[in-house]
Amino acid sequence: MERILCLSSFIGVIISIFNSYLAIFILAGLLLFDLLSLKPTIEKSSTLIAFTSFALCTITQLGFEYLPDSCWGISLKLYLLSLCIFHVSEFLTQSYFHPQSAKFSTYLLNHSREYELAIIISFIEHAIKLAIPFPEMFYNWLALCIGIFVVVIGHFFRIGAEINAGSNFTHLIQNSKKETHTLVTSGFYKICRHPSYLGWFLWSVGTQIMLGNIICSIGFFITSRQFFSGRIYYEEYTLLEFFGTEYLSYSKKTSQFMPFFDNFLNTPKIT
Ligand SMILES: C[S@@+](CC[C@H](N)C(=O)[O-])C[C@H]1O[C@@H](n2cnc3c(N)ncnc32)[C@H](O)[C@@H]1O
Repeated sequence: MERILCLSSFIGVIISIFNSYLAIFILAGLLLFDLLSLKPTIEKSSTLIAFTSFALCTITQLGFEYLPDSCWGISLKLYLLSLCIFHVSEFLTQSYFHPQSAKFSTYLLNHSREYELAIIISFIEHAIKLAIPFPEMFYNWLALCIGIFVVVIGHFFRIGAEINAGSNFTHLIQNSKKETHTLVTSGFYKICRHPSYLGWFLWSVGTQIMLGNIICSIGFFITSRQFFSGRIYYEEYTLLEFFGTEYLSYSKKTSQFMPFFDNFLNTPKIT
């Protein structure tokens, strides 16, 4: 049953790519399945899951179809694509490793008011620049290329780390150790102790550089750094409780967050 939810997200992506009337029948079929299986909450509805990835992919496609091929248009198209990749991949990886807890919020679309606000402000800053004289001052190809580079690395770290950690990775920080929880120290986790957070950080700042959003680039940099400082501080405290000396010796060998910049976050170092 849980696998159907994971599959629903895939179905949403596929039907938006092939974009045919079949989509209506498939979504209607999922709705029927939901009604027959009497799901207790809307959060766990396969129709909602399929519709969400369908909507994210369709908005991206519309962007690619109707936005111009100028610098601002391309940066906006890529921003939509990047948001779509981020949220759909969050759902797909997490529902694959934790099918029993897959639900609408696994897309992380509604994970905090601050995040929603930040995304809205980024669109507003992008739009305001169009209304002022000489918008080309802000939309430039160099920023676009640097942004794309940072965003690609961000996606690579975020998705790679989630797959690397497998079932040990959960969106919510675990307060008590599960029997199956093991310490991951290889692959991405050899580069730094928090590769998925590093990926998220690079992705969020990279998207704003890509858009040429000066205010949001600085704002996202400061707020994400602040957010991950607090989160990592607490997470490392729990990991020390779970794994003790194993975590201590891992932290001695591996950078905390940004490789080569050990003091990037204001989090106390474990030694
Ligand atoms: C949202 S994930 C973030 C993982 C990690 N901080 C990162 O950035 O890739 C949070 C969960 O991952 C677990 N976790 C973090 N680092 C881990 C590691 N090296 N091995 C196993 N589990 C880990 C924590 O216990 C927590 O419940």
